[in-house]
Amino acid sequence: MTTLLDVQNVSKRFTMGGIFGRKTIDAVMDASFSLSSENPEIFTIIGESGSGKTTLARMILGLEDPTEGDILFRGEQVDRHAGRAERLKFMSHVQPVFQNPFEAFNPLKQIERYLESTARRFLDTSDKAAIDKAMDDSLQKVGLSLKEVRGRFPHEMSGGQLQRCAIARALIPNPPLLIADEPVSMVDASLRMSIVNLLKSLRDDLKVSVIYITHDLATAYYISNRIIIMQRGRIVEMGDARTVLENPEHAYSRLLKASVLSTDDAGAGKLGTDPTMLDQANNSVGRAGELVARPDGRHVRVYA
Ligand SMILES: Nc1ncnc2c1ncn2[C@@H]1O[C@H](COP(=O)(O)OP(=O)(O)OP(=O)(O)O)[C@@H](O)[C@H]1O
Repeated sequence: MTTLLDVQNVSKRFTMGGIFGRKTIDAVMDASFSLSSENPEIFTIIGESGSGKTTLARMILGLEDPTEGDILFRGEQVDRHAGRAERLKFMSHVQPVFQNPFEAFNPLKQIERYLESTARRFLDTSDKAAIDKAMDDSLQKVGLSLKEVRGRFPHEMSGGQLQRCAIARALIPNPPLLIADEPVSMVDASLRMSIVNLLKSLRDDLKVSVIYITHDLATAYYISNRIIIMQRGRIVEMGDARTVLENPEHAYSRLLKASVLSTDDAGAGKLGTDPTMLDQANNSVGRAGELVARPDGRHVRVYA
């Protein structure tokens, strides 16, 4: 089995302020996991706001340097400072999909212009027929076509359609890995599942692995193969998504699950948390503990 992505003991510390009043934030602490080339999967990173999900994603994309640890893509170090050609090669393998499709596209620019410039860059051609074909192929993969998109501006599409276009743009270089940071949170609830199903079909039909970053337990449960749960920069639980979400073991994972209102509880206006759960979860904040690997592949952080 060959490794597609290897995240090895990665940490990120941000330092802010001047000599007086310097402040540090440990956004990510000692994160390790790997994805294989042979088994495309949806690998989900879940956790509350500020738990370090985006920072981890930015490091994988080579947009941020780790303070410690290594990130290897197909055995090569992800290097933010690599030359243009190297960077382009890396970006043809690892593509981002961002949260807000309306921010990803300039409102004054036709959508096809984005697709066109991406195709021109990655295909390294100015042949119009080849560029049109690459754009149409990518749009077909997300259930659209160049004919439907041609001449349209971002505001002429729904959030769901625009997110499809953003995913089509990311697919132009045929990357084996997509990093999707909250790709459905800005999309209308009614269209969300179509994007989630699209990610699923990219994995199943096109063999693309997806790192799916979300707050949303329901979609995570529905599409993920494996999951990591992050609390304040630390992975507290990791493993098969269904196993972890059906039976979370770390106090924070249990709190996260209990905080999702069932329709019954929502009707009754109550959360399914017991009062000690929050205390137990808070108790782990700031404590390193140890992420213990089990024989069944599940990892749970434990404290002495
Ligand atoms: N460039 C930066 N400079 C300083 N601190 C930062 C920077 N980027 C992130 N942080 C801090 O690092 C921590 C983790 O942030 P991050 O955005 O990775 O979390 P997140 O889990 O993605 O949150 P959200 O779900 O709200 O996007 C936060 O405390 C954040 O304020």
